[in-house]
Amino acid sequence: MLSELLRRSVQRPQFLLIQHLSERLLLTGATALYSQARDKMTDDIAVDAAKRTAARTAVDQWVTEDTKILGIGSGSTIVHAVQRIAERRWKEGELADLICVPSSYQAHHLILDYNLNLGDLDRNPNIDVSIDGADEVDRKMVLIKGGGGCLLQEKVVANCAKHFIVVADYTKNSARLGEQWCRGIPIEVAPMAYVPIKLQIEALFGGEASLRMAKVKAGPIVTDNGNFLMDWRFIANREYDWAEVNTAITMIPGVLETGLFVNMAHKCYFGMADGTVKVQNR
Ligand SMILES: O=C[C@H](O)[C@H](O)[C@H](O)COP(=O)(O)O
Repeated sequence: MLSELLRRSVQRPQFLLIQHLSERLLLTGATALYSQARDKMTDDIAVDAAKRTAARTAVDQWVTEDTKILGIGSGSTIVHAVQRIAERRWKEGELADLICVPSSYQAHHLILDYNLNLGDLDRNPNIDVSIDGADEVDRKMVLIKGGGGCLLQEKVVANCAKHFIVVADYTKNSARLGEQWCRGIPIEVAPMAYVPIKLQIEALFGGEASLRMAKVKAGPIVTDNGNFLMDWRFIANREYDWAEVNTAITMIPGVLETGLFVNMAHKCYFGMADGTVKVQNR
């Protein structure tokens, strides 16, 4: 009886239409999801290729047999730079005496993994060239750094370098800060001071500063130096004097360093979507 009812209802045209539409809908949804995933993967591949081209070009132009001490930045772009240095060291027989000074735990291990000479600022405080990535670069070459949690040691190492060279992909190349990077300016702070620091930054410059929370650890991110990180989302479209902002925030007790790098970068190499490299000078 029941099966007879079912058989009849499935044969009704309305049922067949609904079934057909549902199948179409599912198919369209799945196709859209698939296209989104494919486009995202294509973008990721293009961005990574751009990082690689920028990093390799900068290494080949700035790391020569005269370079004795090299600062190594952090992030995903710098991996390509270290790979190129290792290729020249181990395949092409160059740069045997090059000493690499790391700017993070990640950089330290990259240098060791590629069997390069590991240095430190105690023995190598005068760096010839430092190469590092950036989260965003504006038209005056002010940088936002620290998106990956490293900024304090990076700034110290960059400051010890005669030439500080930035390598990045085309998504980091902006006219104004905040145009493409929407996660704010990272600020490394002493853990006990983050609430007063947040309130003071917001009172001074507006926007909102929040503690960066860890993804696979309960609680906040802890930096390589045992501190907390705040991300200050400044007011978009407001004209900030970044040198002034950087000085004012750095003066707040408990602030260890900001991810604003003002007047530090010497040249910036952007890998572009078309495979070329754009070089920006300060
Ligand atoms: O904290 C991370 C560093 O400042 C990186 O240099 C910056 O986030 C850029 O990283 P990536 O090369 O992965 O874009």
